[in-house]
Order: sequence, then C-alpha cells, then structure tokens
Amino acid sequence: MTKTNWIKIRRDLHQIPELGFQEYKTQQYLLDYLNTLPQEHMAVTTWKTGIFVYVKGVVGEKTVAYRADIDGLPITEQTDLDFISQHDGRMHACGHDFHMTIALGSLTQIVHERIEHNALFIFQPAEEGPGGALPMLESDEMKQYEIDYIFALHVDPNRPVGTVASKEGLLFANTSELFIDFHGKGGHAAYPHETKDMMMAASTFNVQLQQVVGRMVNPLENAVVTLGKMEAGTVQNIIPESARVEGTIRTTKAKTMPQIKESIERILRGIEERYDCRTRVDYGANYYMVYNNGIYVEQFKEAVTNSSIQFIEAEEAMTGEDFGYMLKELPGFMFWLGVNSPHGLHNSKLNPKEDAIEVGIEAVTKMMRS
Ligand SMILES: CC(=O)N[C@@H](CCC[C@H](N)C(=O)O)C(=O)O
Repeated sequence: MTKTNWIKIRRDLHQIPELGFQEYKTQQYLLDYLNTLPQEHMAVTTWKTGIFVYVKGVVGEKTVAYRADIDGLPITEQTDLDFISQHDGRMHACGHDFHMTIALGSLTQIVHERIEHNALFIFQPAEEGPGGALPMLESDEMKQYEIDYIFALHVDPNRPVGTVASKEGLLFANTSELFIDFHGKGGHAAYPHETKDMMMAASTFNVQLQQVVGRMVNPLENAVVTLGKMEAGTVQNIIPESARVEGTIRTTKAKTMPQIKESIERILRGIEERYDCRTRVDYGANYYMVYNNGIYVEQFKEAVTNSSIQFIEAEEAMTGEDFGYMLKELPGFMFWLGVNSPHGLHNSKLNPKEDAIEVGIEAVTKMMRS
C-alpha cells in the first residue's frame, strides 16, 4: 500500500469524529477496511464500538498487543483543511485519527509479512471519557487473549516528525474528572441581598481551588487542578440559582488524588456555609497513571536503532490516558510520536504533520517484530 492511501484513510477518519462509545461510523469504517485484508490468519471480534484484531504468528509463542484509541472530542474544528470534520462540534483534536491509521498500517504490514509473534491490535473506544480501557480489559472478549506485552503511542505536537520519545516509569499522570453543581436562592439582579448568588459561589470555589495545589499538596508531589468549563445564568439581570463547574485533577502519585478530593470537599463545605447553598460533586472518570516497564522501553529503543527514527528520552507529563489501566495489568509501555503541530492537543486548530504516519507505522511494526 502506498503512502497516499494512509493519508486518505487518516483524512477519512478525521472527517467522522465521534464521542466515547458512540464511534459507530468509525467502527464501521475500520471493519470495512479490515474486510479488504487477507482473512486467512486474522480473527476480528467487536466489543461495543471497539474492535480486536488477532493475527496468528508464524511461531506464535508470544502475543504482542498494540492499542489504538478511536474517539474524538467535543470541539468545533477551526482549521481550514479541506478534510475538516463533518460532525458539528466534534473533532479529532487528540490525534486518534493518526493512532487508528497507524494501527491499520502496521496491521496491514503484519498480515502480509507474517511475523514470529501473534499480534493483537486493539481499537479502543472512549479514551477521552468515560474510559474504555478498563471495561475492555475486564471484558470476556479481551480475556480470551494471553497477552505477553502491550504498547501504545500518542501523537506529540511538540516534537519533530521522525522522533519517538518514552521513558521508564511514570509517563502520564493519574487523573480524575471533576463536576460540581451549586444550588441556592436566585432572584432579581437589583436585590442581591435577597439571593445567594450561585455565580459568586462557583467563582469563589474556582479561586479557592487554586490554593489546593499551592497550599494543601506536598510540593514534592506534582499535581494540577484545572476547571475547563463554568456555566451559570440565563440573562444579565437575573441572579442564577444554579451554577456548574467542570474540570480535571492530575497527580503524579496515586495517594495524592484522595488528598486533593478531600481538600475540594472541605472547600465546598465552606462554600455551602458562606453562600447558604447546596453543592454536589461527581468525580466522573478516573484514570490510573501510565507507568512504563523499563524492559520494554529498552526493547523499543533497540528496535528503532539503526533506522531513521530517533529515540528521545521523554519527561513525565500531566496528561492522562486510560491505557494506564492496561499497563497496570500487563507489562508494556507507551511512547510519544513527534507530529510537529504549532497547535497542541485538544486545540481546535491541531494539524499534525501527516509524514509522521509512516514513522508511526514503522515504529509500531518494528516493536511488533522485536
Ligand atoms: C492524552 C490526553 O490528552 N488525554 C486526556 C485524557 C482525559 C482524561 C479525563 N477525561 C479527564 O479529563 O480527566 C487528557 O485530558 O489528558
């Protein structure tokens, strides 16, 4: 297959981003492509909107798994690409269109070439939320495979094309989503003293929240708390009776997470007292950290040595990935693939360099063969 075909596939997938567990068109597109491959040594199983593709190896003593996530984000794309997202308010702004294309590319090569090991390609839904890795891992469909090691990649807009980066140990943080509702007495804008103003309650919470990391977490333990959405009110002259904030918590140590949650709840108790209101907190999806096994990082480094791919030692990042759950159960690792975009992950203008697709296919296939 030529380079142009992979770019076409990536562009097709880029146009149909879907949210977690709603990846119906994406799954069908992947299944249609898989149907074009020789089926002789291949077994395809679906799980919800995900897919397992098993390719029998020539020797078949080991099974090596590669996981690609398939969901998009609730973002309105703001690029001027002629293959811009066709789904309103949805975008592949985290590179999962690349992840899927690279998986198809490596899978195609392996189906034709036949390698020593059995290969399992996992197309996983809902990485951005609510989390597909854990239920997939616990599924009967996944349990039928005896996986020796597993790996995955993530595009990195900050690194040049031709590079891959990883490290032993912690690569990505523990994460927890954060959703808080505030309810109190609303009323006329001209009579604030007769209301409790949930806009003020939510704003005060946001300001106090920023002290959690600065003053309640051990400075030697890294953490981030970010609110990415705040909603309150209807018109300019009504004091709202409800408000909602949505955010995320990130920690490099698992034990810091419950400490932060406790601090948040303490702040909320203070807000309830101060604004005579009720609050309700929901931690949504929680992801376990991505912790790489050094043996496989080393094996990957060796696999790409003497090729045009440059291996770079990575630093820890506060991004999250539910692939962490797979690495908690199975040995393996994750790596960054340089895609060189001036706009970063989760940005409406993200535009990764498509040359990186070939690099990704080569890197994944080399690791599959090693
Ligand atoms: C690589 C990446 O960007 N991953 C996401 C994972 C989302 C986790 C969850 N929905 C949360 O927001 O806590 C990230 O935002 O790091």
